[in-house]
Amino acid sequence: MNQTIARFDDVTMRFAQISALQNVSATLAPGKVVALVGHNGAGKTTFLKLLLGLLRPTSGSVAVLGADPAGRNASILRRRIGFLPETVTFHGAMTGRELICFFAGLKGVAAAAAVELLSQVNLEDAGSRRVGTYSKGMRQRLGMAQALLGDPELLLLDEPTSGLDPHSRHRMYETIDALRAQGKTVVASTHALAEIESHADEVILIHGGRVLAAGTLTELRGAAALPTMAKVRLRHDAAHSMPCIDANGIEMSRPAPDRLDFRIPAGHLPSFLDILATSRSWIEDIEIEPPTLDRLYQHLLAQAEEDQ
Ligand SMILES: Nc1ncnc2c1ncn2[C@@H]1O[C@H](COP(=O)(O)OP(=O)(O)OP(=O)(O)O)[C@@H](O)[C@H]1O
Repeated sequence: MNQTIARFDDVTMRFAQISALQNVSATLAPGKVVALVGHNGAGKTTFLKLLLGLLRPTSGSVAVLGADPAGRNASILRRRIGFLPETVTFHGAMTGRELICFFAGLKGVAAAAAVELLSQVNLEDAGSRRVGTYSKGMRQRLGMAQALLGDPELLLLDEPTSGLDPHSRHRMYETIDALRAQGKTVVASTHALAEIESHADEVILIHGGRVLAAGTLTELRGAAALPTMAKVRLRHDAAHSMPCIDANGIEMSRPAPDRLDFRIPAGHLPSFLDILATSRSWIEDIEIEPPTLDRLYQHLLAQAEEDQ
């Protein structure tokens, strides 16, 4: 089985004076959800456009499903790729059903299969309504149905949850999880780090057109060795009895009489929990926060700036 669905080999993409991507090498494994993260203008959309073959690299090469996405057989290859653009714009006078059937025709997909996709994104009841009357969430779901036409192996989603309400975002993540369960590869560019964290298998962090870090969250966390934070709320009657914990480099602060905050170095969480267990009669509640993707992101960016 092919262990790489797409690869970038030393890719640079220049627009006049601007280097949108510089010497980017990356591989995308099949069946994974990959989060593409980075500041505004970091190069995420350019990365997706290169995978789609909408751009040709200035230097280096891009291969998708073993072929050049901007090469001679690009139109055949593109049927195996689904794309949800950042801004979904449809002709407002057409109904959802008319639009999905129109896109199905372009992709060589039967109309019946296209209409079936409307049900998959919960738009079956709105299929006969004009798209001009759709909410942002409904338009995004129609965009997702369009991306899913032809059952593509690779889904490229450009900020799929941007501007959606919490319920619509939740549904988008359910769709992403379902795609992963079907063995699809999903690349989603996003700024919603806290949300994507529990849905992504891998992360590619792009900064100033360069890949700053890439790997699974476990690998990235391991390499960064960030501390775990813990907030302990003390029982009212025990607020002054809790002993100091200063073992193993664990740092403690007391932001309120009934609150203790701890900064636990990587690898010391088990011993911290052992220590807490001896004081548990004083404890009302504990909140443990492992290094989140957001903290990892801030850490890697700060490190990159220091290195400059
Ligand atoms: N067609 C283009 N012509 C000129 N410059 C471009 C073009 N496309 C992108 N750029 C520039 O390349 C850089 C990377 O842009 P890109 O859209 O890939 O970033 P992004 O990470 O997707 O940003 P955002 O999160 O804001 O969508 C930016 O400086 C952008 O202005």
